Amino acid sequence: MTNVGFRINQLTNRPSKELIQSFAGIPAANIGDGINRTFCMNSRIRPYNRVPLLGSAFTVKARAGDNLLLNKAIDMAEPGDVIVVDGGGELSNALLGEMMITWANNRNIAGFIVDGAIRDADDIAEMTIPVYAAGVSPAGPYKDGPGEINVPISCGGVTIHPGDIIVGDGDGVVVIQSEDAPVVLEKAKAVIQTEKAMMESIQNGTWNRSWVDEKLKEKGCEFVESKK
Ligand SMILES: O=C([O-])CC(=O)C(=O)O
Ligand SMILES: [Mg+2]
Repeated sequence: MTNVGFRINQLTNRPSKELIQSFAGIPAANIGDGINRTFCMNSRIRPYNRVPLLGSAFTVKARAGDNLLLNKAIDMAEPGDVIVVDGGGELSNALLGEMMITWANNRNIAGFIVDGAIRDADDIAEMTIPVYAAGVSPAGPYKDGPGEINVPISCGGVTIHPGDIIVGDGDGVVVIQSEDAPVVLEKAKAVIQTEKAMMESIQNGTWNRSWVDEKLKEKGCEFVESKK
């Protein structure tokens, strides 16, 4: 009988390296604007170093405070995988630290996102592998399970499917389902062009601000006369 809640799946649907790499250098905010502000992890998930994150999701559903399945994931994941952990947002016990991350870095894993706590934050700040998490704690994890690997999970308020494309930078993390990736890329590039033109007009003083008053009027805002 299947052991629901304590199962390990292989990851079989990684997007192509070319598709993943097409997002290199594209700011997360521009992708977020290109996808109508959806599929952006909430701001509880923040970077613990300044290394940009790009890869495809290898998911872990951990029992809160327990990293047995995450330990299995760092042995199973392949170069370019981003290990995304649903720790239920629980911050009492760190699920990940310097030793596990160093092991994963040596295996060319692309990075970590933990909806839970990490520890060894001062060391992680100096590392060259990106690490995002919801918090830190000096308290270590339990290592008993249960949990699952490569199932749909929740992380930072977004549903993550194994194989989703993950992009992170100083603003946070956005998630792209691989079937949407070509159109999302096109839209993010269009946002970059629009912002470039906008920045030029800001710098040369021609930025058209008329939309602000138009919108205020449309929404019924009252402009109060100043009293003498
Ligand atoms: O003890 C643990 O499981 C996590 C940790 O701090 C490390 O990997 O350095
Ligand atoms: Mg440690």
